Amino acid sequence: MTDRLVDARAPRDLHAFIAGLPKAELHVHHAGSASPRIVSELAARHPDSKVPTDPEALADYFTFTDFAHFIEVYLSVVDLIRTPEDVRLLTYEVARDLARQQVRYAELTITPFSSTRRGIDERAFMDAIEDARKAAEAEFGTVLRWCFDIPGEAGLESAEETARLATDDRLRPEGLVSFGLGGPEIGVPRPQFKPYFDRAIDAGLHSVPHAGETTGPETVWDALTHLRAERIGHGTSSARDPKLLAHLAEHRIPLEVCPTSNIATRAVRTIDEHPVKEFARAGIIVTVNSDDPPMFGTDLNNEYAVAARLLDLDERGLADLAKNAVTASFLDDAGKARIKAEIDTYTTDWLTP
Ligand SMILES: O=C(O)c1cccc(C(=O)CC[C@H]2O[C@@H](n3cnc4c(=O)[nH]cnc43)[C@H](O)[C@@H]2O)c1
Ligand SMILES: [Zn+2]
Repeated sequence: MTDRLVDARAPRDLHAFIAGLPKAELHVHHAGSASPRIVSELAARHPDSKVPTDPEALADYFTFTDFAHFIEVYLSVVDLIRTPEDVRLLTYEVARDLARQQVRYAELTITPFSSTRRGIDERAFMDAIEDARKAAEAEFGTVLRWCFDIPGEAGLESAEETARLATDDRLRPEGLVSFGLGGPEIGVPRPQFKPYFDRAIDAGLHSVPHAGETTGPETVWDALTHLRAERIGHGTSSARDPKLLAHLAEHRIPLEVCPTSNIATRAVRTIDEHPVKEFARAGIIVTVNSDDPPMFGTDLNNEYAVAARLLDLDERGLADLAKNAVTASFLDDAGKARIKAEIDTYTTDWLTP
């Protein structure tokens, strides 16, 4: 995958600044982070898979006609994850890719239902992600936390299973901090998931559903009202509703913006039409994220470069953007202060002649 889907066109120095900037990633999917290297390794273990392993064929395979096509391809990658050892390998290697980009903290969205329904033992699944989390923190210094999401299109059975896995004290992994809702939005109304979010919130988890990615601002309102969302995944269509923009700003509900993803799934027509500028202008806490980076031919560094161009940011603006993600994260106060101090030191050193 050599060509970028979205040309960031940031000056060379800004790319170098971004590459070294300590960052937090709040919206990135587990299976959607499988790089060509990881896909090849998993495909070698399971040669019956239809997912190509050659990087050029994979780039073609990861070209989507619309959101439904994206989910179809996404699930073919999910089909490659068949054993607890596959889960561990994927998680550990994803952490390595994040660490290479100076990501100090990441909340990784995992869909446990997709694994348990494919026959992976639930206990072994939890052990695999936790084992990888601890190894990644010790070896790469990157702190991982989990968001368990309901794959909405799979129905209430998947909601029940996800809520059970997230709230059962005997299963619930130590790294779990939040509860989400992913997959297609069209024909999958948010309010039906209220009881499952209520259970997760009662168990101490934060609410972070996707909303307004492929449907209108009413879905974002539903996520706020019925699912008590503390952050919104994407929230792209919020730009069409000035009252919603004001509400998100006033209540400090951050948006997890994923610019290249929105182009790749055709949720937004062109990058210059992306509403991130409107979000920033409205005073919303904007965070920039990579969603399913290898599938969209991007990574977090490239998303920062795209944001720099769209929002006309210099080094200090980029540092503020990185601090937004830390502020919006579910890290404890000491952890937030540590990463923010690191961002400040890095930026000052960079700008000092
Ligand atoms: O796993 C299954 O068997 C299954 C059955 C029916 C439906 C589904 C899904 O809809 C899974 C969707 C899956 O997509 C993930 N994802 C990744 N990127 C995005 C995104 O940008 N927007 C929404 N969802 C996304 C999500 O985490 C779900 O797990 C699965
Ligand atoms: Zn997503």
